[in-house]
Amino acid sequence: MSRLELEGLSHGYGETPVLQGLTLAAEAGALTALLGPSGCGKSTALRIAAGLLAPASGTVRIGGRDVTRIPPERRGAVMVFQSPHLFPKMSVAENVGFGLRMRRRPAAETARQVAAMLERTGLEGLGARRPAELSGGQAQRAALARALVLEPQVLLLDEPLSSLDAGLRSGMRALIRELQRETGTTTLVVTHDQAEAAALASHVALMLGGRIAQEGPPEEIYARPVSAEVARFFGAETFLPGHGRGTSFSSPVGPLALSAPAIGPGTLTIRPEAIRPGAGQNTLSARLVEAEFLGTATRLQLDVSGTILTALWRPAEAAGLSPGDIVQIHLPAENLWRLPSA
Ligand SMILES: Nc1ncnc2c1ncn2[C@@H]1O[C@H](COP(=O)(O)OP(=O)(O)OP(=O)(O)O)[C@@H](O)[C@H]1O
Repeated sequence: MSRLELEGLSHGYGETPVLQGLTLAAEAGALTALLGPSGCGKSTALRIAAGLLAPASGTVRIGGRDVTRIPPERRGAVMVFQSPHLFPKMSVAENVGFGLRMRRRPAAETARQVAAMLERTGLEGLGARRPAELSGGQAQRAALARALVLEPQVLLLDEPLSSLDAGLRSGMRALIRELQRETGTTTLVVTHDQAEAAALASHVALMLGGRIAQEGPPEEIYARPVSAEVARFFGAETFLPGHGRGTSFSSPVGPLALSAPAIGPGTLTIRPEAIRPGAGQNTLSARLVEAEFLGTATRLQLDVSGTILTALWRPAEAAGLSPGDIVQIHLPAENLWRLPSA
């Protein structure tokens, strides 16, 4: 098991800087998610880790060894791309065994390893097929099998679920988690989807503006974002600027009780699902501007003294409400988070 470290990586295409001092570690034997908006440079970082791209500056280390200038095939990192990139003229089994050919092992041993990996990825019986005869989900599993059969020190997955439809995604997600746990391979998975990152990994690194804006367990980033940008990326829409006076905070919606003292100017944020219907701590009277039924939840825009708060309620909680209605809501103090850098 080897730790992957990216340290101070900078890279750009032409005049446009993409990575600007990116520092990130994927712990040995763990699954880490690198999360960020589309186009922020996640694939660029992964390609540098794999050795497919040389950084303008910075260092890549695997198991403590500086591999920045080591070619891809000798660094112990294997990358799985967004689309499977299988060789069309080879069978699935030949594709999966392709990387093992360099190792000059007895053919019988290679065949046994390939068969075991096909079975492990749910592709038993499909080894003789051509890639064109596989479904999208099966092809993606074959790409994963081809990488894992090499027993890499580090597995790099670039948006492994993005080419699959919603129904196949949860199965592939479970397979990635299971295989990672079983093999203990240090894994860095790239995604632009915060829910997917949270479902896959216990450690998430959020990349904004070419560097890591915050990292930690997803629950912690949700509840305690370090900036408004991080909070927004994780779905927060309500920001209340104001002034702290101990456990009371003066805000545009009136004085709010806090669970921890705050002194001086700042901004509070609250997650949409934390704004609750009815009376409780920090009860406010709001006018419903809009209710949008999303299937499993209803998203409400609520006007309190000219400030719009966004709430997410269970559809039953919002049933019968119409725009213009006056509703009572409350903001539990424990869910009001004061941004450290507003
Ligand atoms: N070979 C290239 N030449 C020029 N620009 C590039 C090249 N590869 C990527 N870019 C640009 O660099 C930026 C970062 O791209 P990258 O693919 O690393 O981002 P990403 O976060 O992985 O995006 P996505 O989630 O959409 O795949 C984008 O603006 C992209 O258009």
